[in-house]
Amino acid sequence: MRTIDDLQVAGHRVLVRCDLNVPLDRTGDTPRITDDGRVRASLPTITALLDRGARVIVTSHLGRPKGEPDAKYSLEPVAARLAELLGRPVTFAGDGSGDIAGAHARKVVAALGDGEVALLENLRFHPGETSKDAAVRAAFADELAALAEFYVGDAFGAVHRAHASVVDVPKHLPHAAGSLVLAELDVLRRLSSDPARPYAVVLGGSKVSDKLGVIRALLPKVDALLVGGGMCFTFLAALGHGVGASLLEADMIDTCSALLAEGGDRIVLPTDVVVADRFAADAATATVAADAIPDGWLGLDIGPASTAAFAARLAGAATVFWNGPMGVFELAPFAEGTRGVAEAIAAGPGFSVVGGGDSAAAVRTLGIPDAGFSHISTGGGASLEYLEGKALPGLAALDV
Ligand SMILES: Nc1ncnc2c1ncn2[C@@H]1O[C@H](COP(=O)(O)OP(=O)(O)OP(=O)(O)O)[C@@H](O)[C@H]1O
Ligand SMILES: O=C(O)[C@H](O)COP(=O)(O)O
Repeated sequence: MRTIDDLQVAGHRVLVRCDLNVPLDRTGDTPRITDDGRVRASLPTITALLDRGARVIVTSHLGRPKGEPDAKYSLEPVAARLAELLGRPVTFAGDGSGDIAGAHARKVVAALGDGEVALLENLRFHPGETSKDAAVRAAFADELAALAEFYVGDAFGAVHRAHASVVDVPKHLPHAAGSLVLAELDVLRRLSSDPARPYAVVLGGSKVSDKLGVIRALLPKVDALLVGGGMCFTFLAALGHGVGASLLEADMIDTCSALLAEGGDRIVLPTDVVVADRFAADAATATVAADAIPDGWLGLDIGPASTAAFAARLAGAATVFWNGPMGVFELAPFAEGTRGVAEAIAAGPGFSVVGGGDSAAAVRTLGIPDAGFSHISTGGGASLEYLEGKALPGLAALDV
């Protein structure tokens, strides 16, 4: 494995694959980044390369455009934020086309001096980035590789994607793993191998089916698995409770029953739920027992008794991993479960890791200081797949 210390980058062009996939608020005249955590987390590698006199070409995806330009997903606002945080100009290489690494980008890159930086437009404007056809991906990777003399992989949040910029470009250039990737891996290794006990995992978010793999993999290793968020209702249904109009993945009920049988009292479900008559901030709300959700009502947060019970389990944990909000934290009446759990983790003495784009955004938008957590991961799916024990193509490509 090579790190950026092993590359002689002074005076050379270095393509750095970052994950600058940040949440944007598009309600105003110009898009606003609501959580710049991923941009901040990318700074150490970019700064280190610039300080060594490299000519840095940063590249990333944003959202899921469909292989063609879509102004809504332009990285231009991210270029502006990156420049502010770096304290130096960032040339944005987008020209409104899907020709991400074509003539315009080549011109921008050729004009870079030592210690200067450019950001390419959203990689997913080009069909080659995510193509399942290896030849199509390879052709795009050739174009990207032609822009630079070195490649640094630092997009931890995208290492579970076998995309051109993640797995194909490093085949063509001398490459190294960036410091964010290495820092994230250190933390995940610590969670995977012999975590200090008691080890508590908190899972929430919207879909059980997305997190089944990680539940299965973690169940034998944890002392408590606390389940909240939209996914808890499929577990409550597996216990035979009615869940009203709450999120339910009916085809997962049997699987949840099997997990409950296997996990026994290590799986902790909410005992009360905040319900609403519709999905809106000004809906009528009530707190009800988890086995008494009225027909037609939606469970949108765990209730105060559940939050207190989860907090009590977390207070005694020596290791905590949290992925997925406990409720619809974006709407104030349903943010308290997430806030309570986040505060309990932050106040606890143990080694605590937050993984997942929405969970990290929740921590910051609820104003809970980052300092309360040992690590806030930039990877959602990537962290979960690592903890599931899956091989991550972006790590293999960097020989880590
Ligand atoms: N009870 C609920 N009903 C419906 N949606 C819910 C509920 N609880 C939480 N959510 C929603 O789940 C979403 C987050 O789920 P997700 O599984 O994507 O989380 P994550 O893993 O932290 O994020 P990411 O996948 O971006 O890394 C939030 O937008 C939140 O509003
Ligand atoms: O947000 C993420 O988890 C990463 O940026 C990967 O994005 P993707 O799920 O759209 O590939």
